[in-house]
Amino acid sequence: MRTVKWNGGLLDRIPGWKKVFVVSESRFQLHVITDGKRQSQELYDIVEAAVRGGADVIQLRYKSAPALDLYRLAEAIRPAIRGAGAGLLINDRVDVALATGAEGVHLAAKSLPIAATRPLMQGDQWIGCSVHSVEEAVKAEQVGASYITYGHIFATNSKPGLPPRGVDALRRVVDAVNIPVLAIGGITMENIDEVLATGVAGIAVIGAVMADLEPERAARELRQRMDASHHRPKKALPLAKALSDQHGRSEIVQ
Ligand SMILES: Cc1ncc(COP(=O)(O)OP(=O)(O)O)c(N)n1
Ligand SMILES: Cc1ncsc1CCOP(=O)(O)O
Ligand SMILES: [Mg+2]
Repeated sequence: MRTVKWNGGLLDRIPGWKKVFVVSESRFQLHVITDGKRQSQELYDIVEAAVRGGADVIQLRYKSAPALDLYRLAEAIRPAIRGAGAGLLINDRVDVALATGAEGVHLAAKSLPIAATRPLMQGDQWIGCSVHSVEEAVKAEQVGASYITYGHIFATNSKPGLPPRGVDALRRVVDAVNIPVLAIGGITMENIDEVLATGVAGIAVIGAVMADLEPERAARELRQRMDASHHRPKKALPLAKALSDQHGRSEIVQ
């Protein structure tokens, strides 16, 4: 299904019509990962700006943070994310994802395996994981990943000295699986178009939004470029809003 730009008009009067657009499955996902450097107020401000600009998902990633710190940060940013109809993912910590009613978890290389995580999650909660080859991608699909991330596509400060994998390798991963594939690593306004042309479900970024002095504008530019692209995902991710509307996963359990 292709997303159609909504301009209002007569159809506005038909109840439920707009929802058809909200749950459109052809939108590219803008997935913003936190940079692990911010305390709660600063993080809240950036996250609020990012979702206002059009980020679909915020992934809370604080490597080696104690569960309580991660829980409190999630609790602090959740209202901004919910308010914008976006989704929250927790990096690595399945327990924190469950306790916060997040839309899911992104499993890192040293996290619990997907097969051990799946029975713990509600059926529609996302379990994402990073892959580094076609073989790993196929394996992740077989064991039940909701989506996978492949990278790093371009050179990035996050992976100094490591050669980027490039868009041709990304395309081979997209072609090999039937689950959504996000691209990550060094993605900016300068190179996003060639990434979208591969059939990815979207992009995951840290620096392009978190390191920008105007995160709302940065997210909006990426969002607009994705919406305007004539390419579409081979397999898209649903909007987080559709999941939380359905299951009321709106409140953090205290
Ligand atoms: C969406 C997304 N893609 C990739 C990653 C990878 O980051 P990391 O947490 O370091 O996981 P591993 O590289 O150790 O597998 C991510 N967090 N989010
Ligand atoms: C966590 C991670 N995994 C592969 S690349 C990367 C960093 C992405 O950051 P940026 O978008 O700033 O290149
Ligand atoms: Mg990593």
